[in-house]
Amino acid sequence: MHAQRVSVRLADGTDALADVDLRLTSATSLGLVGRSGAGKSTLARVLLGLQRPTSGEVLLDGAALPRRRAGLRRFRRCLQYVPQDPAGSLDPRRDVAACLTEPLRSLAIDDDHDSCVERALDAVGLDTTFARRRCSSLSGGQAQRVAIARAIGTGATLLVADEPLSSVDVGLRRDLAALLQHLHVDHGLGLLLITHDLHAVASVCSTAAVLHDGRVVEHGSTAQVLDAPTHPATRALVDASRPGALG
Ligand SMILES: Nc1ncnc2c1ncn2[C@@H]1O[C@H](COP(=O)(O)OP(=O)(O)OP(=O)(O)O)[C@@H](O)[C@H]1O
Repeated sequence: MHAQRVSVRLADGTDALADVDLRLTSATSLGLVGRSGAGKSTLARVLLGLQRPTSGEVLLDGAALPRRRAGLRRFRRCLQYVPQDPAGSLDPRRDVAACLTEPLRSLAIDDDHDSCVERALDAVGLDTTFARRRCSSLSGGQAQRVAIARAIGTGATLLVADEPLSSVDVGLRRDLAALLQHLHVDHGLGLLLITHDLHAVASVCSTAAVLHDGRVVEHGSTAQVLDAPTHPATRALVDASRPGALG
């Protein structure tokens, strides 16, 4: 997928995104960081086809994202989203299999749905007995895993995760970071991890990009970006993430 020179102009004339150019493949594990209001969620919405850029395009295998909802199906099969509160995105009244099957149905995926559910649960480290568990009976960590399984059950090759670790405690955050890394390394899932948390980027992502006032101001290997920042916005983020720093 290629976000090709994407800009989003706001009503007040400022740019939420300005000329952002990013390529994402199944080999990508990119941490996208930036202070609040930098444009991270706007970029996620544009990549997901939920918001049209003012200029520039999102391309999948060289073809522009279709404007019609139905045309977005093929694209959605490749690219899935994990929201900020993954567990909260599950319907507590339904069982896990029903939650995992819903996107398979809406995306008209022909594969055997039971097998897709089994594979997805296995990939996130849950055994098949979870399929019959009610979502309301899951622990926080299990629900987060199910929500990730729901996203990858479609056979997606790319995952956009917007602050997926911010609503959980430190122990769980470490587990989920390890899971995301495992999905990238062992299952070949491309990852765009949008976060304020530089520690999560350092532990999960091989590359990092810094968004500042809608522009990508730094982009390179995680070590290069976080250990030797060249842009003041990156330095400010790195300083703020040091132990003892406020915020
Ligand atoms: N629906 C909207 N209408 C108008 N302006 C918006 C809207 N959503 C976002 N913005 C503006 O776009 C800019 C980028 O916001 P965005 O939410 O993408 O930043 P962010 O980096 O995700 O911030 P945060 O980390 O706080 O979620 C900000 O100036 C914000 O005020």
